[in-house]
Amino acid sequence: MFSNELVNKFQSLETPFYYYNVALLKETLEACQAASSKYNFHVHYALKANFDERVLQTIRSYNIGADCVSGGEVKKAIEIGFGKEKVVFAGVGKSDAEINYALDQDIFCFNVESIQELEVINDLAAKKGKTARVALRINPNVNAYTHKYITTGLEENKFGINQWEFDKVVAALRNLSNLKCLGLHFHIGSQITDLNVFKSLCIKVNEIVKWFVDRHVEISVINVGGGLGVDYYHPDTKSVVDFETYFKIFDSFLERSANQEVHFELGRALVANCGSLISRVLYVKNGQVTNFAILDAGMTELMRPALYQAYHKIENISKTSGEKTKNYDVVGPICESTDCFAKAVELPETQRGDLIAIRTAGAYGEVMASNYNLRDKVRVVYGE
Ligand SMILES: Cc1ncc(COP(=O)(O)O)c(C=O)c1O
Ligand SMILES: N[C@@H](CCCC[NH3+])C(=O)O
Repeated sequence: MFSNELVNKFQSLETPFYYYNVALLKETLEACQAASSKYNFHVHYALKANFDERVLQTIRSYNIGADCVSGGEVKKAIEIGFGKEKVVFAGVGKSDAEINYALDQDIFCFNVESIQELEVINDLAAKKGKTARVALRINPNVNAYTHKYITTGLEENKFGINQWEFDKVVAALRNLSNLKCLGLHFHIGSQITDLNVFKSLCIKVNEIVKWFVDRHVEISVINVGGGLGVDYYHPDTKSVVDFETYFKIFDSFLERSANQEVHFELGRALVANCGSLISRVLYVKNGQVTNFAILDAGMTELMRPALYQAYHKIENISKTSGEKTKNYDVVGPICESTDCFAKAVELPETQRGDLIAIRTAGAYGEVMASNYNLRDKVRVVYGE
């Protein structure tokens, strides 16, 4: 929901731009912190969801850790001021240079995705005379019931160490003297809206933790990843995610002893709702089959609809509700037929110059933008 005052302000700005509502981001962070601290859970923010400077600074000020997936993200997290002792580094393809950098920074933990990676980190740590703290990223083969492109915890996915390799991992750890194993890491997918999935994850994690503990592998950290979904359909009424219910599930179903910490890596749930992509209608084409509203933003600014057929609520914020409506395919200017935000969207009759808001775009929006078609870098505007 945008006030008239805000729409008037937008009217004078060059489009397209991402609008980040910093007050809503803070409200979300406060809700997350209030719910997680009840159970003594440790939360890391997954930088991949949004690494805008102001967004990161706001998140950092809540004393949250950082979950990174590249050397660049580790560097950014540290520069912004996330404590090194709260930085975790995951990813199936860490390069030697990235590992060396993270070793030099003494980050909290590498989430390691294969036996070969354990060996490489051990060798690189040995060359520096260091001990690397690691958690084993396990592929638990738990279905996240989300879009198949953003499912990560099934055997067919490239992520993590599979169950049939566990014996070999235990043997490897015994020989790799420059590693200290802190525990286990899991992340089964993103935009998970069926919370029963997390219950199933807990049950599987309990079994796996027990398996390792029985074999005398110390498990002091259980990192259950991220994946908590948001409601893309109700950006105004459900603007803050229900963290309370989410964390309660882990408190109820995850078995942990007094010496075990539980860690989370939330991305989308923290930042999706605070962002909207604001765009202008360049042209309206009324056709016999379809009407098109052609925007000055496209898949280069927000790729999710083209990539995953993702739904984002679209509003014509220049018009008031109650006006006569029409259906439009809302498309961008990019030279691709998949450059379509949504088909047959009911909007008030739309004209050149109208402002269009594409909601819930704070996660995996700006960060996935590209300059395909030699597009300009998308601008950013903040609201308090
Ligand atoms: C290892 C890991 N942790 C955390 C996240 C954050 O996920 P989400 O934004 O769904 O919370 C991701 C992304 O899917 C990930 O790959
Ligand atoms: N980029 C995805 C999520 C992938 C999360 C990272 N593994 C999205 O837009 O929904």
